[in-house]
Amino acid sequence: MAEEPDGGMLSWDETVFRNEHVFEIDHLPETFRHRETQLESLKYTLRPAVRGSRPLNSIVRGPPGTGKTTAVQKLFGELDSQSGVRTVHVNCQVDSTRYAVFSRLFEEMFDYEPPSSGISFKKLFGQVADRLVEEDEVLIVALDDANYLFYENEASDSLYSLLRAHEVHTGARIGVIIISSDLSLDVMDELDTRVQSVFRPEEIYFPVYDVNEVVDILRERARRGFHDGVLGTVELDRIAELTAESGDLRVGIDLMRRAGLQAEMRASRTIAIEDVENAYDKSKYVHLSRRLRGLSDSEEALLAVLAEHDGKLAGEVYDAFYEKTGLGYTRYSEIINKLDQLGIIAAEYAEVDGRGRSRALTLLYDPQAVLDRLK
Ligand SMILES: Nc1ncnc2c1ncn2[C@@H]1O[C@H](COP(=O)(O)OP(=O)(O)OP(=O)(O)O)[C@@H](O)[C@H]1O
Repeated sequence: MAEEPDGGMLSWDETVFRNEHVFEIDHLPETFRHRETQLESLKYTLRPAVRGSRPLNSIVRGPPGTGKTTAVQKLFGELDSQSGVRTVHVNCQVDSTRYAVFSRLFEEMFDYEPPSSGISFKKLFGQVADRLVEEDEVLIVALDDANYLFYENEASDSLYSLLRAHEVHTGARIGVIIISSDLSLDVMDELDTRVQSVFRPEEIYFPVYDVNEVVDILRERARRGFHDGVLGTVELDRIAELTAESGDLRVGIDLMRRAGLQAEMRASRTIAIEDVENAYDKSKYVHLSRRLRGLSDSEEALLAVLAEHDGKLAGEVYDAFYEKTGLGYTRYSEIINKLDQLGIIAAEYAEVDGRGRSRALTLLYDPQAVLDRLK
């Protein structure tokens, strides 16, 4: 970079950011490259909807931060301009029961929430289905982070209701996209046989981006988000390298924003390697923050207890958990299983002297990092 009269220092009213919003976690990118095959496959499944028929169902699988949600949102954006098609994106981390899923559908279709006094599921379902028939619309439902429906044992019922709607309400046409980033979850295997026989999804896989693709995507984001010359090639390459460690593009996007803020803290106009390295201490936990986001109070309470008893046996941890919450062992075991499935802890059987086998509970993240991120 050319020598600047002020030594490259930022003045008070200057910033490295051209548009900081493009680094926000929910920003829908204008350019979406390296997912052409997946977009084509998804389009193929959804095409019948445009002709007024029921679309094919699909399962969109792949590790976190590989563009699954973005791909679906891009296509939903295009479909929303088509008459006779309605798309609804449900975040199952938030809406993790069949009732909650249908409440969300209701809200999207009627533009107001279902009565909070609570109506029966049958009634809620009936109103959603009737509305579809009345409006002559095909409904496409994306169940994002659908793994949460499985953790709560609500997946089969939810899908059953969605997929058999036309049997109860003639003319209701609904297609489902299941999005899951839990690769250990075998969706079909976990569903009841009554659902398996009607679901029959197309599988669309999103692999992690390789390091060249990460560079390409992040360069484009940097071009939109930073002023010219703020992020050099060496620094961009380092960000991409750190991103490729987990393969989650969110790490890279968060890292760029934090590195930009670090540079500003030094009143510098350019991001240095040290800014990237410092920022990574926080950005590497974006997964953790996301996983912790949807947890209930008792789930969080158990994590806080675990942070103090890392590596200890389940019985000992339970004693401390009970003291804190008064909850029973069954609920405790359910929470352990969920945290294990979420990849926040590992619960592994260990031999205990003279007492047979017991589960040892280990946090998969630094205990302090977990504590820092609890509400
Ligand atoms: N090809 C791409 N081009 C530009 N940005 C992308 C691309 N793929 C992903 N992103 C960005 O990366 C972030 C994560 O993407 P997205 O939420 O779509 O991933 P995901 O696979 O649904 O993740 P998860 O399974 O954790 O929900 C988003 O901010 C998105 O804008």
